[in-house]
Amino acid sequence: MADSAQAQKLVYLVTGGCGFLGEHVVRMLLQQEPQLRELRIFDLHLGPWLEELKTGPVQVTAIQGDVTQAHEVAAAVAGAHVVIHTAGLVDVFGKTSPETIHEVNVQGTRNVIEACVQTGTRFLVYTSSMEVVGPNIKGQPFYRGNENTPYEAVHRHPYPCSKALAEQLVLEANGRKVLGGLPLVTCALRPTGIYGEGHQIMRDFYHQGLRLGGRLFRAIPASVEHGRVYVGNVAWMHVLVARELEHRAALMGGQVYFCYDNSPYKSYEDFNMEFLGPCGLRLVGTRPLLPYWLLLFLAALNVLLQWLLRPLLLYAPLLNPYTLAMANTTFTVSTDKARRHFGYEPLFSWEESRTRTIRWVQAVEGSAR
Ligand SMILES: NC(=O)c1ccc[n+]([C@@H]2O[C@H](COP(=O)([O-])OP(=O)(O)OC[C@H]3O[C@@H](n4cnc5c(N)ncnc54)[C@H](O)[C@@H]3O)[C@@H](O)[C@H]2O)c1
Ligand SMILES: CC(C)[C@@H](O)CC[C@@H](C)[C@H]1CC[C@H]2[C@@H]3[C@H](O)C=C4C[C@@H](O)CC[C@]4(C)[C@H]3CC[C@]12C
Repeated sequence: MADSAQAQKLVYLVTGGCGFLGEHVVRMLLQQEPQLRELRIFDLHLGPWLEELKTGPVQVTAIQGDVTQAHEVAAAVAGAHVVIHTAGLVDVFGKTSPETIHEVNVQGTRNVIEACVQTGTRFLVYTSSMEVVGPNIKGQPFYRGNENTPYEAVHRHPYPCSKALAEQLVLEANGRKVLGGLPLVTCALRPTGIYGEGHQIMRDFYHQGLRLGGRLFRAIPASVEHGRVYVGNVAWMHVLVARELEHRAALMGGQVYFCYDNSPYKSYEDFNMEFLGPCGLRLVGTRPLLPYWLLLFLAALNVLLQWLLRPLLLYAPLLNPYTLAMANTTFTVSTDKARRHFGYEPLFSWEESRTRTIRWVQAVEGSAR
């Protein structure tokens, strides 16, 4: 067994390391990666919590930067053994323009790839998304699908389009020669809907329920199942892939892996109630309270209001035509590819994931009961 100095030799870079998923990846690396000598955290917005990480044995380097700026990315990548690229604009609510989403998610990813090639970094793990596959514009269900399930992955919305393009760039870059002449090894992970400590949308639903007197009103049939995955298990899969990519380059290079765990398949709203119920909220209705045509009308009205109000303020409600279509289309995965290729098993059980998420909602929202 190598002594500690030899063991701690690797430099990792996490882009988007201050985001919902990124923070969990950062903390998981510090807990689970013994070979880490330096951990670089690259983000447009650095969190104050980073300071507490600088007291440990691993050198933690916070880098405030923009993935759309190639020179900033190259400077952060230079000398890294592994890049975990999670930075992105996760916007399905119309908060940013399609151009900006493309600039960050596609050009930003292109900049990360080129930085690896130019500086000699050989291992790149990309955080893709289930949405690269679907739901598609036809609203076709994807039921317990895997990485090889035939499905017409056709999108119009800028976010899934950007994720699909970025994933394609990453996979096509596998095998490119980097500085020094060795091949780049890339891999893309496709999490389903991530939940857990720090999930802003869960927080939004909780606040919406508080405003409505402790109630949320069912809008989607309980039969429409959505795959969800605990953020700690997504972080764990990233750590595992980053560790195994070098030793299993021939098998894993250029591959995609769905990222999910033992979280139950439920409708998006029923699943959220696993956490919001213990925090005092109630989901009203055993079936949707409004007819679908009325939900469509309200969603379209939200788009019109967003456009009219844009000169004055950002109006970005949860309900819009895209989110309604997503929520109303079954999308669940079932695959053992990650286990077969690099031994992935969820680190957190469903019970642990649920308990941790409930505690977070209770603690953050002061709703402990
Ligand atoms: N949240 C989910 O359910 C989910 C599911 C599947 C995949 N993903 C993917 O996981 C990744 C992280 O998502 P998240 O939910 O943690 O989002 P998030 O918004 O919480 O985190 C994204 C991070 O990227 C940073 N960032 C944004 N633009 C940047 C730029 N130009 N330069 C540098 N940093 C920038 C943000 O500051 C933020 O810290 C994204 O690529 C997303 O597509 C998310
Ligand atoms: C207002 C109701 C109709 C309510 O039920 C809408 C829920 C809606 C906000 C969410 C339903 C499905 C979610 C998406 C899904 O979990 C997967 C995603 C992929 C990931 O890469 C980013 C987040 C998201 C797009 C996620 C966003 C919220 C939903 C659309």
